[in-house]
Amino acid sequence: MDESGPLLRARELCVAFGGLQVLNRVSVDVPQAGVLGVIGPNGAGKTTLFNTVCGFVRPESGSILFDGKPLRPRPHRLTRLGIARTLQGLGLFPHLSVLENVIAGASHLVRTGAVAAMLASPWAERREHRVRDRAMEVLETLGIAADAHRVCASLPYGIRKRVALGRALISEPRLLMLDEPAAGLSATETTELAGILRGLRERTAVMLVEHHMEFVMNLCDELVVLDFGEVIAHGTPGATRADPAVQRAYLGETVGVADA
Ligand SMILES: Nc1ncnc2c1ncn2[C@@H]1O[C@H](COP(=O)(O)OP(=O)(O)OP(=O)(O)O)[C@@H](O)[C@H]1O
Repeated sequence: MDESGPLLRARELCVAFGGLQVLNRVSVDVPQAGVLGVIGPNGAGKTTLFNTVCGFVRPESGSILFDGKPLRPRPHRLTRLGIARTLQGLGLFPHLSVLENVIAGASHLVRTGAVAAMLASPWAERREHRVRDRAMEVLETLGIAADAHRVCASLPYGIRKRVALGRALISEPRLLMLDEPAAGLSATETTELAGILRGLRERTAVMLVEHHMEFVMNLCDELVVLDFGEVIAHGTPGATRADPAVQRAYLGETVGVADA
């Protein structure tokens, strides 16, 4: 474990779709702890950066180091590496309960071999109990333990969004990546989410892409601002908000007050 440098280091990432250069030599460091926000106007390349780190998009050039080692991300292998993510589409199993959905995020821990399953090995059973207990702890942290046995499809969007977060958290990731975590939430839910994420930041690094400026400004320790696929600013929320290049990118919008 390399704790001297950033947890994730992306260098000079270039991504093009057809003739369109969507990321142009983008470099980002995610510190070992704290919340890094990636912001920028529509079409700036935020989701593409997120998808490149998660392995959904392959860069033409550039490199990513995670914990000091080269990361060639494949989405289904991320959890094992210590990276968990939530996407804009929640991707929950609508007919399973909240608890079952969260446990699904720990499938790499509960995978039981066919023989062990047939013999109902005590070892496998103990492991499944541990995962279940851990899932309940996660639901407590998220304030939705009372909904553990409710079917996801019957729940309001704000709760389902927390379930998706719980499914990411159960793997106890070192890096939690969130794509628009506040989208679609009420003002109260957004404030509560910021509180939950603040509570995580001592032990988990968070990288989030978000449009909701007030949420980002209040929560993030650092911001990276993208515009037309390039990093135009990087620093504390206060410094980036005051940066003339950021003001120009958001021309016509008030950075730090209204939603972008
Ligand atoms: N799969 C794709 N094929 C072609 N073009 C794409 C693809 N994905 C994104 N783009 C284009 O890349 C550019 C950056 O898109 P991206 O979604 O990364 O921006 P964004 O900053 O996340 O925008 P938004 O805030 O609107 O979600 C946009 O011009 C978009 O139309």
